[in-house]
Amino acid sequence: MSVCVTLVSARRAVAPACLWTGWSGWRKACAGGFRLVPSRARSGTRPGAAGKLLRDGEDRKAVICVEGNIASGKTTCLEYFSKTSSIEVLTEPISKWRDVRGHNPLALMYQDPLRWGITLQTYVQLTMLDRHLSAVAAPVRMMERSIFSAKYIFVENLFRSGKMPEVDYAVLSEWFDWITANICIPVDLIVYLQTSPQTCHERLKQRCREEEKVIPLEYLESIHQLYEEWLIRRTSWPVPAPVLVIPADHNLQRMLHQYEENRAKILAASCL
Ligand SMILES: Nc1ncnc2c1ncn2[C@@H]1O[C@H](COP(=O)(O)OP(=O)(O)O)[C@@H](O)[C@H]1O
Ligand SMILES: Cc1cn([C@H]2C[C@H](O)[C@@H](COP(=O)(O)O)O2)c(=O)[nH]c1=O
Repeated sequence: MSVCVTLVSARRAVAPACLWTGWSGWRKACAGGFRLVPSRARSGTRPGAAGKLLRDGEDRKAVICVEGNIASGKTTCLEYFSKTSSIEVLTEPISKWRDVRGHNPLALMYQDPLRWGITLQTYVQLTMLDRHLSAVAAPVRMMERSIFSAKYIFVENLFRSGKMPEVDYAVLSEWFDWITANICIPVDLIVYLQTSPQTCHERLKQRCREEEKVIPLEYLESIHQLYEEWLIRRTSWPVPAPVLVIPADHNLQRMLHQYEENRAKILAASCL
């Protein structure tokens, strides 16, 4: 069976470097498994890492982010690869987004995005950063989405659709810019599960997550367009790693076959 897969070349984002001076909290963080990459570092470390905070040993591990629309099959893909002993899988921290000290910011956002979008997206940004910075236990880490898609896709969608006030967007953007300028967030490969919004709508209805019952097809179409602009047309935001595009409208059996066919390419991220 032949399947169509595209590997799009890298265009690494190099954020401005910053030197850390005299902030005791960060010094403690450096002592606890993080280090500051010297500002003149050129080789032997990750591109764009100079002057940033980096988790120790992180430059020897591969990080692969699985991206795609809501219900495109990301979790199913991660489940498949979790059976490989050299791969550690990190799913999205959605249980946290549904329950932070007894509150459900995901549900609130879907009920009233104008009021609660900033609340959810601030927490998504924090929990995604926490995921990126957690110690890697295996040679290869596959994680669901990234701090980049949370900002470039979901925050952007709320703002562009008039469902996030400009001041909320500005504050979230300031946070995001600070984080990416000062903390090294390594990504070696993006696996983009490319689906039609219609497929996702069908799968979403089948999955039947309570908070998502209000999602119309148009919402998935907007998310799809933003993903295509970012990862395929490359007209919106910097892409932090090479992109492997896997068409993902197929049935489960064919998807698993495609994952197997792409195993070598995916694991090759650890040699980049
Ligand atoms: N290739 C596929 N064909 C049909 N249904 C699928 C396929 N992949 C996943 N699903 C189902 O679609 C729903 C969404 O899949 P999931 O992996 O949770 O997506 P995501 O993590 O991207 O939101 C789930 O009910 C899952 O069982
Ligand atoms: C990253 C991110 C996610 N969400 C929402 C979108 C969906 O309802 C869930 C994630 O579900 P998936 O099946 O894993 O795609 O969370 C959001 O509103 N904002 C975000 O930044």
